Amino acid sequence: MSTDYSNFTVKRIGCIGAGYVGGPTMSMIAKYCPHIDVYIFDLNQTRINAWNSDNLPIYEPGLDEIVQERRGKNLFFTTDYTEAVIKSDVVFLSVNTPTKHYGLGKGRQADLKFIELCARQIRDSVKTGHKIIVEKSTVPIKTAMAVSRILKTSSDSQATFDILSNPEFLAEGTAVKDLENPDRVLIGGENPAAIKILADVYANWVKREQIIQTNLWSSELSKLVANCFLAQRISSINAVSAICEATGANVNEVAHAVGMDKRIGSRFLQASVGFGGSCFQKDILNLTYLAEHYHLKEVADYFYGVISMNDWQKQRFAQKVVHKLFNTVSSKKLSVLGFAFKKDTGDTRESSSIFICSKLVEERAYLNIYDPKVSELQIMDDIMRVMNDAYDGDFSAHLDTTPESEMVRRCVKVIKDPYECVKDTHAVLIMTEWDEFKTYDWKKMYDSMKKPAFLFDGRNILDHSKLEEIGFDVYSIGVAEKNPAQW
Ligand SMILES: NC(=O)c1ccc[n+]([C@@H]2O[C@H](COP(=O)([O-])OP(=O)(O)OC[C@H]3O[C@@H](n4cnc5c(N)ncnc54)[C@H](O)[C@@H]3O)[C@@H](O)[C@H]2O)c1
Ligand SMILES: O=c1ccn([C@@H]2O[C@H](COP(=O)(O)OP(=O)(O)O[C@H]3O[C@H](CO)[C@@H](O)[C@H](O)[C@H]3O)[C@@H](O)[C@H]2O)c(=O)[nH]1
Repeated sequence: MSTDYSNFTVKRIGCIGAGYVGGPTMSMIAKYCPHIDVYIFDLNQTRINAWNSDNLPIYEPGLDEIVQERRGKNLFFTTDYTEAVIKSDVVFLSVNTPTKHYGLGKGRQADLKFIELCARQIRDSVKTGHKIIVEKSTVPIKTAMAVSRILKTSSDSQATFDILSNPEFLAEGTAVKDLENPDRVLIGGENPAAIKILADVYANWVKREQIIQTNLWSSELSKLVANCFLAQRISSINAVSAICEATGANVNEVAHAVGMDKRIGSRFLQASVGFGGSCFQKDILNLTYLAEHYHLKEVADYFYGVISMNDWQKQRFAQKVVHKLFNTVSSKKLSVLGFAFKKDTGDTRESSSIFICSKLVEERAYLNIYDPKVSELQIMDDIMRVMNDAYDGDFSAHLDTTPESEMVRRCVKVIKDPYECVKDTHAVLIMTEWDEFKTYDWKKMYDSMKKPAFLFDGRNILDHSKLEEIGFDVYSIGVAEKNPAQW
């Protein structure tokens, strides 16, 4: 029987998981709903401390101002479960759902242990009243069913729950903009009254016609499909970039011409060194695993091609660097500009830089790395993890002393000044599309480099003819080489 919501008012919203999604999403609700108290809970005390400090745990343009404005008024970051969850009317689950790195489904399936743990904790701690539980994390279809089953299995509880799916579509680096002005807010659920409660929260700043309602499974699936389609566009244009390099076409011109067709659209057609980030690969793997589970091998293979193309693009870039530097980078010094997976974030998860740097270290190159927002610790940790074939977050003490880690320490330097980073190197590799790279004095950089000075623009963001005038040997994605037969 559906719960009667006529006397249900949302006075407090809780969120489990104070990460890249939980933090910004809840801050936005606090901003536009001053009548609602918003509590964000995390097990990680260091992360909560950072949210309560002047140095937030994530870099996101515009977020500091919102947090500073609302924190302590109606926005609270806490490790107090009672305040954040037990006392809340609506509880968002915004925990990580990484790809499983063990057992059945290893490397493919989404690991739902954090979601399941949240459901069990809620069941065991909430004994009375009614709550709306909102799946904010990206999950496989039918996860809401698992959450619901767990919540219903308490023998000593009067509590009742409605489960909603409300996937998040924000992109890092533009989270504030995306949350303020979303293309759509998607709410999936079985009880229209519960959906209305959540829709009313968003309606404080999002137009009603942009708040769409579906059944639970469509909502869960739509999130995975959206990411597959976005990533597919990047892999498509990257595949085209290889044809351009082989034929003399220019990928920027092709993308422009193709994107002007309104049916295709111009966004997400920027050829690159490959997509990164914590979502695309994970969610495609998640969808292909689901497809296989439903015996839809052709569907799985179709979407898996998006990842294969992305892997090939990264590999192709690393190989080109080696090839153009006279087939060896051994003992050569290369400068890497950009380590984050995209601009305006300090996040490096699945960044193409990690893969390419590790390949170049394997080739015995020395790397100077500069990124405006990523710490030295993070960069070293990421490269060591990949070279040790260790999964995300698994950088335990024993890996610190492996030959691979020793090699990374010997070959990689993280440098805080871009001019120092480039000085005395044989080549510059542009790995992230940071705007500041366009403003550098490239003549000064060129003068400080070894000659011939190479520049590989993995994002096609610089003015290549100007760089060539200065004297650089420039290689970009999807543009044919001027003298392909020569070195
Ligand atoms: N990062 C993005 O841009 C983005 C965008 C849309 C959707 N998503 C999805 O949102 C979800 C969260 O992603 P994220 O990037 O914010 O992850 P994250 O790793 O930054 O944050 C997750 C947080 O959850 C906490 N946590 C895990 N289990 C917990 C528990 N039982 N109790 C309390 N805290 C717990 C972790 O300590 C961590 O701080 C994922 O499913 C992801 O796919 C991410
Ligand atoms: O034309 C493009 C656009 C993007 N990228 C790369 O693709 C990756 C992902 O970029 P983006 O999608 O902007 O950032 P994310 O934060 O990963 O956001 C994606 O993943 C989120 C998590 O699921 C979703 O919520 C967002 O809607 C979806 O865009 C980055 O490495 C970009 O550099 C390209 O190479 N070319």
